[in-house]
Amino acid sequence: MTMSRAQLSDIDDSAANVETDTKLRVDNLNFFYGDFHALKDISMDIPANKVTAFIGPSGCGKSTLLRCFNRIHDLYPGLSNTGQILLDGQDINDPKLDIHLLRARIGMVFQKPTPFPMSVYENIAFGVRLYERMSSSRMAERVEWALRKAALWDEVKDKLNKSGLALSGGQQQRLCIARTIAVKPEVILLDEPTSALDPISTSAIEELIHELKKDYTIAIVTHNMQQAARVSDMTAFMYLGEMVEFGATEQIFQKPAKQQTEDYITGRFG
Ligand SMILES: Nc1ncnc2c1ncn2[C@@H]1O[C@H](COP(=O)(O)OP(=O)(O)OP(=O)(O)O)[C@@H](O)[C@H]1O
Repeated sequence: MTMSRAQLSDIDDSAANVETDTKLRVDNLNFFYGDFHALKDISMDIPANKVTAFIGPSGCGKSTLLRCFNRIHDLYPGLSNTGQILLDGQDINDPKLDIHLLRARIGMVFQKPTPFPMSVYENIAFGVRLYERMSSSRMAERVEWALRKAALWDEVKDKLNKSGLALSGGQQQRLCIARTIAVKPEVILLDEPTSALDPISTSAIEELIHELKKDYTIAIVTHNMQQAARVSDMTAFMYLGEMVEFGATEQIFQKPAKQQTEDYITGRFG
């Protein structure tokens, strides 16, 4: 059977789309804490403007992988890796790459809300000033923009000069998300962002994740299966440092290809 030119060009286009849609490519990544082999030959393509969830039992390497994405491990001695992580095709471990710019492009929010001990306003302006110079009126606009994006503005607009530490846990976590968004990253890494929060704050953050993926690529580590199923487009199941299965969330939850994935999702282990 021969294909028409239109059919051929469709194939070319879809192949091109797959390529351009990859925001982060992980290529045979191995990671070592001293001589402990924590990540084993991980390869995956994380698509742009989608939410990718990382699930798996405690200690399987989810946080280690997330931290590789913005080179947090650089801060500690004795750690090493082989393989590559490409951001838009560029090796993030390239010595020519400015680590501060990398961290502006790939922001991270941790499990425990970590506002700086300063005002709500300064929590956001502080990070922006590290990367950009702007007038105070433009900064005020940026702060408002980030707080609105993080669905926090209405709750804090009258307390901008109050300490960030005086907010509730859920508000603090949204402040940390606002702080991350304010520097306009391309990728947001969320390491169990709702594990310390009540159900109402959790659902506010889940809605926010849904909203944010229009503009950002999001990777989230979660222990909560329902959360992974609710918020993510893609799911990666890890076990003992290996990527057991990675695919569309619906497929992973409804028709996992590997027995280990099924056992974990149905609660038979982990
Ligand atoms: N700083 C470290 N030094 C040595 N080993 C470490 C260090 N941090 C993590 N590990 C080990 O690496 C492995 C992966 O840890 P990691 O925190 O990435 O797992 P995880 O899947 O995120 O776990 P959890 O769900 O409990 O947060 C574990 O065996 C852990 O003990």
